Amino acid sequence: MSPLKTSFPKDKMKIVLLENISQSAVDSFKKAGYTQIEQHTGALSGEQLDTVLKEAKVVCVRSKTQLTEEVITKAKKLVAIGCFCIGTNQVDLEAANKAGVCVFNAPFSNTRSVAELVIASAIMLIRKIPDKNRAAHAGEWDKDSTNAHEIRGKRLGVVGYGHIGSQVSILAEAMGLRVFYYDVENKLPLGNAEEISDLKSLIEHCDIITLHVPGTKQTQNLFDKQVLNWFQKGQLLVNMSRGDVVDISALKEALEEKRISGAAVDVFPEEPKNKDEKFSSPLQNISNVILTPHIGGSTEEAQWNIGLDVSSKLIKYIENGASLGSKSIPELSLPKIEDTHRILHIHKNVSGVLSEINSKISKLDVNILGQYLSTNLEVGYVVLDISKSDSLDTLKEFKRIDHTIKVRILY
Ligand SMILES: NC(=O)C1=CN([C@@H]2O[C@H](COP(=O)(O)OP(=O)(O)OC[C@H]3O[C@@H](n4cnc5c(N)ncnc54)[C@H](O)[C@@H]3O)[C@@H](O)[C@H]2O)C=CC1
Ligand SMILES: O=C(O)C(=O)COP(=O)(O)O
Repeated sequence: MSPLKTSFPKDKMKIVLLENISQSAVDSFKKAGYTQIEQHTGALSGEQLDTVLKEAKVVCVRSKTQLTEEVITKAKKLVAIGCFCIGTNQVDLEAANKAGVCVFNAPFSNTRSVAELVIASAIMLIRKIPDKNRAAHAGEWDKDSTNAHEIRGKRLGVVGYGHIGSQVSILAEAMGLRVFYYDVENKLPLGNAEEISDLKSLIEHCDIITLHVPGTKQTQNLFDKQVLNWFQKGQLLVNMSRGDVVDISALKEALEEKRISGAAVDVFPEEPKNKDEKFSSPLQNISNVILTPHIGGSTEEAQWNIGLDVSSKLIKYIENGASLGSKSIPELSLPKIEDTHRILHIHKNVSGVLSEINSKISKLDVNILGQYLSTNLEVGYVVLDISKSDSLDTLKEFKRIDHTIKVRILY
């Protein structure tokens, strides 16, 4: 009889953490028995990234590391990617799906941190603090109240009323702002917020505009020259979403022309990969502009919670196969493995694969105790719980099935 095939041993599973991911994630992996943990403080790219990922089963990134189709294709052993942040635009999700690599993110752990910074930035801008702060550091005493206002009673326009936008809305109302929002989806207004159905009207209607859309093809340059030309009343702009959502040179022009009287920008089309790289932006040294180094979600609270959230999803996927929350392969919520073998089969979503899997199973001396299937356009994910049997020499068998992308066996 052939020996039992089991899942890959934990102590041989290389987990790579880039971009200074929280210790809480490292602790979780270690507690779960993973010992091959490699940590890097910054983002990597090119050959360095390829080399680090060669043997990796799991890679953990934040917003900076670009996991392109080329990188994913080269990382042949990769089973899962953890985005320890909200955005997943740095990962080619389609390529990950096709490669059978499960991608998780942390959809809400840093939302409060961003929302707080948005409110803080709005107050700083409306009081002209960037200039007054600069002047005070230079020994000047600028106590003038001209054009400095309270935010109470002002109109806040939220573009993208998702997890962050809606939290900003709640905090803003508590500060006495009136909130309006524009979203491409139909969203439940929280508190007294009111929906405005087109972007132009929202911009024309509000004093402060804050952006909370994801980085997608559709949102790229959403605030282009034409949209920035709609700002006419010395309004304020906050961008904590993604750098390429706003045309930076058009924003610079609008700020210099004082059509936009202040901006807080946390995200940039080009951002340094680590501390040692120099940061430069056309927005540097413009009056009433706050520039922050992509720190909307950078609080100890947020990072700690993200570390726990994403590491637990990755561990569950490795050890149980559950892909709930996946941004790439189909989602499956699975019961615990109790005295069974679990076969995880990711394949191209073409006809005939399932019947071949079932035909393989029928030739084994086992009972099927559970069968789960989820598909998307490109990929099918089938999970089979079967009774334990010494004759289980299935890994090779299942790998031979046409259109197979990845197979794992858990026990
Ligand atoms: N600066 C930072 O450190 C951080 C930045 N972010 C960025 O904020 C983004 C938003 O985060 P969440 O609110 O959690 O995402 P979410 O997915 O909960 O909400 C995004 C909202 O934008 C809407 N939307 C999409 N396209 C749109 C368009 N063209 N016009 C108007 N609305 C549109 C969606 O329907 C959704 O309601 C993230 O994708 C990420 O890029 C997130 C966390 C930290
Ligand atoms: O959560 C997000 O999408 C962010 O932009 C935060 O990115 P970071 O983890 O700070 O690189």
